[in-house]
Amino acid sequence: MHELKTDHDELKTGYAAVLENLFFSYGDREVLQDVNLKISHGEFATIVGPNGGGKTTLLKLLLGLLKPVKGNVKVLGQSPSKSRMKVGYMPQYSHLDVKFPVSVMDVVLMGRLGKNPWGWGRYKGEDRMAAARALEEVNLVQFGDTHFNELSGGQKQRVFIARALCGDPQMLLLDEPTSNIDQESEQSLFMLLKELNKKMTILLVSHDLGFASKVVKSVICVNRKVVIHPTTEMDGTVIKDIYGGDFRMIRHDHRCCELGHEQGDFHG
Ligand SMILES: Nc1ncnc2c1ncn2[C@@H]1O[C@H](COP(=O)(O)OP(=O)(O)OP(=O)(O)O)[C@@H](O)[C@H]1O
Repeated sequence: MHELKTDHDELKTGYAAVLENLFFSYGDREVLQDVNLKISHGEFATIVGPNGGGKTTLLKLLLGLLKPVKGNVKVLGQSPSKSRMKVGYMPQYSHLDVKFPVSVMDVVLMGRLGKNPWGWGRYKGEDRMAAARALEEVNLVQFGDTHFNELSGGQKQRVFIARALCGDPQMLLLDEPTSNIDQESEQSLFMLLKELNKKMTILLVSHDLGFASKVVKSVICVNRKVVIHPTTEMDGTVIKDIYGGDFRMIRHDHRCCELGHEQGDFHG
């Protein structure tokens, strides 16, 4: 008997994302070169690399906001433009004009804009329920009516994560979610992400490899070329020894350049 292949089967068998022989340039400037990368479902990877190495560009290709010059990208078994609604995205430097009077709930509901055709402010009950669920996930449910600007930096980051979660994504892409927050907020953010990773694939750009390595499964090094390393290749102590717990892009630049991507890069 022929069995229907469901989304669930796809989740069990396929990859969350596959990039093949991918090249990307802004005009004449080549930013990503011959990228071959397979991201498993349930992966929790941090994307590291020097400034301008192509990390944000890689996320935008996965989101379908940019198109490769050459090569292929598949996300959740589809082209990125088709899978876009199943991917939650927290852009770099997420911010809002503090003079604009929005509540926490308003910010989270923005994550539903792509899901409903009614437009800004015209949300349905199901949108509000999804937003309430997302706020619950990030432990901010009691702040729904609070003015967004009254929150701390760490709470604001959580609200942006809730906005990314509001569309019930299967994959979460976060661009430097730990920028501008203190160490304690960062720790609780990583604990939250660890929980979320039980049900979705997570890729995050982070400059803090020392801390991230305690919770992430893999490290994706992006410096024009892209290479994925399991974190088991570089345990926390080794990283701490090398980077003193304070990971700096300049060190990574030396270690993970085009000539230095072999196994054991991080072992010095
Ligand atoms: N819209 C654009 N037009 C032209 N060049 C761009 C554009 N966006 C990025 N670039 C260039 O592409 C390169 C890669 O940028 P990208 O933002 O992907 O790097 P990144 O690794 O995320 O850097 P950072 O760590 O500084 O955020 C950089 O040299 C950047 O100047």
